[in-house]
Amino acid sequence: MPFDVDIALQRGSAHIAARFRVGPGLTALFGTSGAGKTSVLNAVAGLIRPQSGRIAVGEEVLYDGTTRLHLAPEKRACGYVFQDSRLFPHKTVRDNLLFGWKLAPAARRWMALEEASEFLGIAHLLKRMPRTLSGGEMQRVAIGRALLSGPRFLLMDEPLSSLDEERRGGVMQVIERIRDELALPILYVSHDRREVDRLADHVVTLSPDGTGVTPGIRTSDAPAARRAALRPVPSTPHNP
Ligand SMILES: Nc1ncnc2c1ncn2[C@@H]1O[C@H](COP(=O)(O)OP(=O)(O)OP(=O)(O)O)[C@@H](O)[C@H]1O
Repeated sequence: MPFDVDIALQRGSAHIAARFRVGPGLTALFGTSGAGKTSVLNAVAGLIRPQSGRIAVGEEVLYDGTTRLHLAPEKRACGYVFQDSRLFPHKTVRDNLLFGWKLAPAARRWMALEEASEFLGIAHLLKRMPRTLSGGEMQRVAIGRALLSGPRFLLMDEPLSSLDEERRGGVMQVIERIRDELALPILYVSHDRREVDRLADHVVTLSPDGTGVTPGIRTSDAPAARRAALRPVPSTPHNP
């Protein structure tokens, strides 16, 4: 069970409750503005601490209110992709990518720089500075940085929202390949129904009144067929 979340959060005056257990693939956290999607993502990342409850990803418990377990963000092995790419402006694309790789303990690395660059179609950009990239290219680099940090799962907070229609299509294809070929569990925040319909295996709808959450709903049988064609996750650590 990749994501098993049952938490209560307080953010300012907002009370947020989230409860879902979902299987492999991409899980969309869906809901209106202010419903608490980003807060839940940040709680899974370990950036904010819930008031109570439990968060597990796969077999690993990341937070447990009853035992006061709250793993530090760097121990959670998650890759986080933000709405705006948040690349380091003074580093080249190559150095932005290697930043994630250098942070990862050697045993956790499962992708090399060359492999990630090929996979994301950014090999020709390695020497460029972020300010010279298009929005779609920046998001690919941000995704690459997250993949190179050796994540067990990915958190994505509206990664397409700053892109125009054409670039959204390209980055969506990349996300689909991560979902299907790398088989990384993804928790994906969006308030765009079309995006969710295309990408999500499971949809969790957060309600703004904090009354709770619908359990993970399987959107269709398509993911099962997709997964039948999966390639295994590369397991050998490489050098960049
Ligand atoms: N640091 C904070 N201090 C006070 N209130 C906060 C803080 N962060 C979030 N909130 C409040 O918590 C609620 C949930 O915010 P959150 O950003 O998680 O919602 P969201 O569903 O991701 O919204 P959006 O789609 O607009 O990004 C909102 O009412 C917000 O005002």
